[in-house]
Amino acid sequence: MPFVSMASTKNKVDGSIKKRIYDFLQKLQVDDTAPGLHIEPMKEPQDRRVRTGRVTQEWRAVLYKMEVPGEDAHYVYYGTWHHDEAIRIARSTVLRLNPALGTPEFEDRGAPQTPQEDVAPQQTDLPSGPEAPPETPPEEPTSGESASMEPALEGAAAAGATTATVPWTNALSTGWTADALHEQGGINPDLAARALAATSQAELSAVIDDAPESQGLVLLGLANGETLDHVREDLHLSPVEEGAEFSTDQQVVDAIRRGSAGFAYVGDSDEELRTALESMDIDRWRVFLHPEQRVYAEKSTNGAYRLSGGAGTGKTVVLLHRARHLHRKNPQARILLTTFTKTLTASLAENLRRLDPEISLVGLGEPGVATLGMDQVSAQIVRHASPEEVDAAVERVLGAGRNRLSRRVGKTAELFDAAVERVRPDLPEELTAPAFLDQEYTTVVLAHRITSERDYVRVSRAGRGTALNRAARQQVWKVFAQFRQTNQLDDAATFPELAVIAAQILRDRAERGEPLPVDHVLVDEGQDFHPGHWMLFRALAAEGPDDLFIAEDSHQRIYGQKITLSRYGIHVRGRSRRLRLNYRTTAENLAYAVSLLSGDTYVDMEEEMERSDDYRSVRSGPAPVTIAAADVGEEVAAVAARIRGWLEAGHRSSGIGILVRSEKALTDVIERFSAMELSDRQGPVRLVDARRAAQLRPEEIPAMTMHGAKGMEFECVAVMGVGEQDMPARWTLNRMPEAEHQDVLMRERSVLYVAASRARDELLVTWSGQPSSLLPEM
Ligand SMILES: Nc1ncnc2c1ncn2[C@@H]1O[C@H](COP(=O)(O)OP(=O)(O)OP(=O)(O)O)[C@@H](O)[C@H]1O
Repeated sequence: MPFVSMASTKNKVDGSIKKRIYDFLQKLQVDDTAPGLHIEPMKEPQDRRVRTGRVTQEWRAVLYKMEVPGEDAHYVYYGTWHHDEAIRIARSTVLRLNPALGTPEFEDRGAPQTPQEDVAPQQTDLPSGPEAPPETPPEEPTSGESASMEPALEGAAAAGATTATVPWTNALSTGWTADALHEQGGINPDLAARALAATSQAELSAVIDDAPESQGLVLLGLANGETLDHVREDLHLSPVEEGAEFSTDQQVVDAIRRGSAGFAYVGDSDEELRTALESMDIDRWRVFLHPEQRVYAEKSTNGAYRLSGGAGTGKTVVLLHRARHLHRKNPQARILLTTFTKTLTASLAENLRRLDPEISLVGLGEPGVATLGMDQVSAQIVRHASPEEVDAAVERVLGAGRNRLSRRVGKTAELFDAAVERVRPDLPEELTAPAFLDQEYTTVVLAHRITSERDYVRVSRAGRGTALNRAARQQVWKVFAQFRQTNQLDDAATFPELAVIAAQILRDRAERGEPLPVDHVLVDEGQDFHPGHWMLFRALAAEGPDDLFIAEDSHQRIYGQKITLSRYGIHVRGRSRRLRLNYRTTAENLAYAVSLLSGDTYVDMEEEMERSDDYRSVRSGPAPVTIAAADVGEEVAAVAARIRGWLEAGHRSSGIGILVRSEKALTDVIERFSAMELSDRQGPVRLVDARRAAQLRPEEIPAMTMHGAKGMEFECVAVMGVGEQDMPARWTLNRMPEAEHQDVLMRERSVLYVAASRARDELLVTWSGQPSSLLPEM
């Protein structure tokens, strides 16, 4: 049976033709000699391997037939066009390996010398006369992918609106010539010249858009000042030895199978064919991975692996593909795919189904992929353990006499306050702040499974900002003892306690040589998990190949404390990589979001400095807009005006996200917006709390806190209330010891970075009064 590969071309066709293309390719996969397909060679083409095939009477597919010794024929599908256009393209286009990059690409060499009528005589079933096929309909830009360069000020209130442009320099102009770009970098001469002349991100993006995918990615890296060797390594490119055998069918097919950018090997799978065709327009991530993404999705790792990367670099996409890869490799494998919040866990399950409806989504410990939040995982392990196992684990973690756990408590701040009230420790006020006590309890007491004052006064508190002498520790312990006693009376445990207990149950089982529930753990949003979770991750699967794969971004840590993986027995030295190409947002929004991080130094999970200066994006769009309003009323009016503009421009309500810092601000904003008139062509539109709407209605615009927006994305985002009164949020610093302030401020900065990096196309940042000190000076 013939194999098929797909090229991700910009050739767009409407839905009804797409269905016919699918039928055509499906038949081709079964038998390329079937008469209805009309697979025909061209007369005197630029590439002898080119074929056209009959999709409908008017539409022709252009394909390249590769003959690989010992295999059935292999067709590379280029695209489908109206008959005449297809013939023109087929005659003039060559599929070849780019010698400098080793990747396949299509090259238009212009019409051959022979007249056009000389096309193969079989192409005669075209209607003639007045019934001739219509012109190819102009491509309709989808609202979400608009790359308008217009300043985004239209519709915003005049008050204090500014475009927030970050300076851009074209690093190509220093050190590269058009000849060198062509000969060493594999860039077509005309593209090389245009790229060198680019004076703005938008101009460069236009060149990249016109380039074959691998060439575009090379240009992007070089324009960001990277060396060619580095770019090649990133993209897994190696030049081809040019010679007699250059660009053989075998070489081209091998390059596609290896995962060249812009190509997908479908083989003889009907399902993959369907997904690949669907993904041409939407959800390209399902098929067309960046070469690096593919490597990390399919890599066999000899132990725990850490994949970091800025917001929108496709970490979640890699995890989804990795889950599928591991599942296909061994359908009996028990895979856990987990992340920090319930909403994101649900979205992982949904996307996994989109990626591959055949994946078995199962419960914890069953063969297949379980998508569960870690609090669910802890609860299930404890619930299904024997009473003896629970007793032993609780005693080890919380101390003797604490063996019943019938309830969970979430409001730890209130419990710490009550414990302080009760024991009245002899401590300065800032050491009794619930946030400080909570961190101390989770990162020191639970992480070391401390059950007595004696152990607490001796334990190493490395990494904690605030020093505590022996007397202070004794006082703090009194609070912890009271906290535990209250929970004991209620038969309750907090979620962090439960995670450590679950980890202990599994450790005890491993020591007894009993099986563990999971073979492969895949973690998303790793930066936000607390020590109890890390203990549980380590305990869930036995150490070994592909045991633990962690996707994380230290810049997005908005909960909890910074952690060092090795403290929890997770060793990733030499097995740590970083993604840098942003797929979500435009280069302009990305530059703005990254500029929010510049006031701090971030350290990753291996205690190395985290970079933020080398992220890049292929897309370009309007510069972000900031609006300084006199008061909240004016701010809301300005945002409402902008929303109207977005709706008028064709954005769907659900493609707009309104983000604020606090729950209180959320309620306030929703109430204020209820008095504003917002409407699109369909009628009135209103703001709703995203959590209350399981499924957004067409007239609803989701609003949420910046924390709630974690992992999400919208075409247009308004980040509101970024004034000095509101960010950093005062309560986060309240009563906190001075030594913790820097970490608190870093988290606030990260909250803003998370918020700003949710925007795909347009970003608006607003405040009333003075701007937050966290905002960059533009
Ligand atoms: N290879 C790809 N081709 C096209 N789009 C992609 C690709 N990889 C990722 N994307 C898209 O980029 C966006 C961001 O991807 P994803 O959510 O995986 O990034 P992330 O690194 O997990 O982001 P965050 O850290 O902000 O949660 C999504 O819309 C995703 O579909």
